[in-house]
Amino acid sequence: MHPMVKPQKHRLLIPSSLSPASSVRSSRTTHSHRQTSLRYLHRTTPTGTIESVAVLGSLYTSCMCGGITGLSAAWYLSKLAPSVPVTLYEKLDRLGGWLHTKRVESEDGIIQFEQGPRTIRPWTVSGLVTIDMIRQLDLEKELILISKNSPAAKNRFIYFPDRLNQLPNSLLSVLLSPNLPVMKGVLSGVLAEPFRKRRPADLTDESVGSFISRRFNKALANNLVSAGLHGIYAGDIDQLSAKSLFPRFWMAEEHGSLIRSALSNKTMETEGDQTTRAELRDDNVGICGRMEGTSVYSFKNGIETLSLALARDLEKSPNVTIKTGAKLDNIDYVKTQGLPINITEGTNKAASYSHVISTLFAPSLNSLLPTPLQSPSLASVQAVTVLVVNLYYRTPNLLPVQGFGYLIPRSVPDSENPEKALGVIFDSDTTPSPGTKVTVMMGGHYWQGRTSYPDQHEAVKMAITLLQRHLRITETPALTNVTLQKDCIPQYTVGHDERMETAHEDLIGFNGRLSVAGNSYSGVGLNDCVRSARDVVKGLLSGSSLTGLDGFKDKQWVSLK
Ligand SMILES: Cc1cc2nc3c(=O)[nH]c(=O)nc-3n(C[C@H](O)[C@H](O)[C@H](O)COP(=O)(O)OP(=O)(O)OC[C@H]3O[C@@H](n4cnc5c(N)ncnc54)[C@H](O)[C@@H]3O)c2cc1C
Ligand SMILES: C=Cc1c2[nH]c(c1C)Cc1[nH]c(c(CCC(=O)O)c1C)Cc1[nH]c(c(C)c1CCC(=O)O)Cc1[nH]c(c(C)c1C=C)C2
Repeated sequence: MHPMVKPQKHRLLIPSSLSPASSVRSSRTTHSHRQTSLRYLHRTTPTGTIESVAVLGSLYTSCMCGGITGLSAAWYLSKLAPSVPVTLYEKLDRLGGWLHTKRVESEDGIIQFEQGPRTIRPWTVSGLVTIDMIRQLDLEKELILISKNSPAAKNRFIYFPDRLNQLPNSLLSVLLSPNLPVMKGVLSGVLAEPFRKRRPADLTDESVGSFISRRFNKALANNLVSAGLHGIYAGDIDQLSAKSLFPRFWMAEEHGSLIRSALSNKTMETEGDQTTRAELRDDNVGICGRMEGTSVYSFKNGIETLSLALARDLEKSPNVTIKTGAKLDNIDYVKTQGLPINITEGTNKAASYSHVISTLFAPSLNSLLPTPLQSPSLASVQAVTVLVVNLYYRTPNLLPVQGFGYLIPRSVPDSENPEKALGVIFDSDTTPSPGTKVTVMMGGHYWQGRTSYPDQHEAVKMAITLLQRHLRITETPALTNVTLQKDCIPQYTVGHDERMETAHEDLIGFNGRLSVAGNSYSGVGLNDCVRSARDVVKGLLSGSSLTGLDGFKDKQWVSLK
């Protein structure tokens, strides 16, 4: 029987949360951290009690990482199982991770630069989970809401082939914009889709590029969809999985046309989504009412408001210990001894835990596991590196247009994008600033396999040259900030769902004592991370989840009326 049927005494370890940027930035930071090793010793007590849980923040082989998931897992444990001792480990000296807001003194006062995430979507089911957390952390008054009617929400651009194309934001405007270069071929692709034949029954997954080209046409794939995936995964449509990224469309093809399914008023949700939506809807009537009409949101003092508030709340929890500067470097698993997990950190002092929730980057977790229990499926998750350049110009309204920013599809000629930029965010259109603030993101899949990257000086020069070419900005920026985000966005490549199902089976070898969560598995957005933390904790405490990847076993979709 699963040993987690009756959770009683727990001791929890939560190493996690985020750490600052690395290698290329306006000020280099190095961290000395002590080597530690994590021993996973399996214990099944007669009554199946949980004696402790270890939660690892995500381990990146190289420098740094986000870790909103680890902080969230600790926080949910401290709320749902307050009697359980929890230890949060963080390899670097800073809690907060990708949610890293950099504040720079300037003649115009403090200028805030986001080195990682900056906006959060409110209206998905996972978005409700984050909203519920924000309410419990009493952060409502810190919110900046970007209205659906604002230019930042309505105006999104794609640079193609040599100019900005403002994307239509209604079906009618699609019909009225046949001359927009990036829309060329879109209408014909959409009209043809309902008549495409279905995929062969034995096709279990395919790349987004192949799926979209097959259902619509290559123009739509290489221009619109390629740009869209640059803006979330920094990824390549010919590598990313259609089944993992567009599950509803993938499922819809089994019943016929994607367009017909998109136009039908039925939406499909997993059973988990349905349960979560129902649970959270009633508890958050007030904040949801306030956020009505919001497209995306952030915080007055930057996105790290959320991670810092979690850390503060955890500090107040009597059973939570936060350890920074403690890097864990291996997990020994001694199945026969049936003892709790042993953690050694720094001085090699062992500490015992009976459960581990890992929010590490999947390959990093895998490298921690004892060889016989390693999972090639965990090792298979790749990630891309993004070079983030923040620029601040003292002149306000320097941009030729207002909006969220623009994305650059892979179909743009090299002459227009030698910097291999993915997109540019118009930060001053989403969060207030005296002058003009933008963020240029470069690299991603274009730099797969690279071992050397532009240095700080080169990065600034690339960004300035790109903005000059694309937006005719000739002013010299007053402030710049460069961050090389190594292996920062996991790539759900073709076959991802099947590999995660296999990883689930591999992790069962730990008999429910090792669970996983974080952006390696079922969503790279901040909401997905918070949701995965909540789900894995509830699954652990209720005994309903063995590994955190249980959901990959035959997803239950429910068509809503
Ligand atoms: C440039 C960029 C822009 C983004 N923009 C957005 C956006 O606008 N909206 C959005 O929703 N999402 C955005 N994201 C995605 C989102 O920010 C991340 O997916 C998420 O923060 C990842 O968090 P995680 O907790 O899943 O895992 P991870 O970030 O991988 O957690 C890792 C933690 O574990 C710690 N750790 C590592 N090794 C060890 C060890 N040996 N021992 C102990 N601890 C260890 C690390 O230091 C770190 O703190 C963006 C991401 C990037 C990179
Ligand atoms: C140009 C590169 C990138 C930009 N943002 C990211 C990259 C790699 C990373 C990223 N941005 C968002 C997410 C979370 C998505 C989710 O599932 O919630 C991630 C991982 C948020 C996001 N990205 C875009 C929008 C409009 C949003 C916020 C609201 C939403 O999710 O709808 C598209 C987009 N990203 C970038 C630009 C310039 C852009 C559109 C113009 C930057």
